[in-house]
Amino acid sequence: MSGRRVVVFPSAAELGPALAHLVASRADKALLDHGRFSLGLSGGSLVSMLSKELPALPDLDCSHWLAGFCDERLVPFDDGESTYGLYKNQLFSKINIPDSGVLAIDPSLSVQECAEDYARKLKEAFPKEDIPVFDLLLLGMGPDGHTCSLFPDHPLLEETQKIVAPIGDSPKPPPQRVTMTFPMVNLARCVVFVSTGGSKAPVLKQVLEGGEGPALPAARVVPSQGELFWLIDEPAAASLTLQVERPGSAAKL
Ligand SMILES: O=C(O)[C@H](O)[C@@H](O)[C@H](O)[C@H](O)COP(=O)(O)O
Repeated sequence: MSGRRVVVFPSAAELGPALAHLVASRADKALLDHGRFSLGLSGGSLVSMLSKELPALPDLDCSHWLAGFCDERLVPFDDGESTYGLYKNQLFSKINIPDSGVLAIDPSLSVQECAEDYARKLKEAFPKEDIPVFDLLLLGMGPDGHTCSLFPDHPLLEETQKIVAPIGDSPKPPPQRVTMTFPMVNLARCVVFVSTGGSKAPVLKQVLEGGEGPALPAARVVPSQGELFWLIDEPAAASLTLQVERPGSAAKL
């Protein structure tokens, strides 16, 4: 890992534009390096933040983007719980990403088959790599410390073979999901967590500064070669004592 950066913004409203600039800068770099930008998306508040901020960037060209999902809920696309459905309506409709540039699950399959099918699609999209290396993964963290659909104390935390795994007993509904696993997440070139609001303060302290017991899932995201950012707001940072960056709203990360 090339060093974890914890960056604190006064509020989520000021964090959003900095996140969009970070996405655009990693996209520019990836397009120069290898002609494509691969982006892993997560649900939660990231959907509305990205849908507001990315289309507002001047000259954003997503024609060579590949968007996948760090995890996905096994529900039909027109169900309000579908992460793909939310991004399709709120973001993909506003940027010039081609349909072929979006790697979605097949929600008609069983959860096992769905994970296998999604893993196959990912491998096909990254034919030169044994394990797909995403340019950028955007992650959220639940108040229990989960990220992707990797929940505390769940056997999936120990998965070493599969790049995508099914989960049929998610403690957070809906219960059936598919998720990237740590072996894939930790190979990404850049991972960015976005976590805002005072309700995240206790778990952020535990994840970023350590605590009793086994490391929470979000703390186990440690890219082996890549960058790791935690973009948080002041309420979420309230309990932290570690050194953080406070770059202001015009931050270029
Ligand atoms: O699949 C889910 O149930 C959610 O997507 C969930 O994992 C979310 O990403 C986190 O709870 C962070 O949520 P916030 O971004 O709202 O903090």
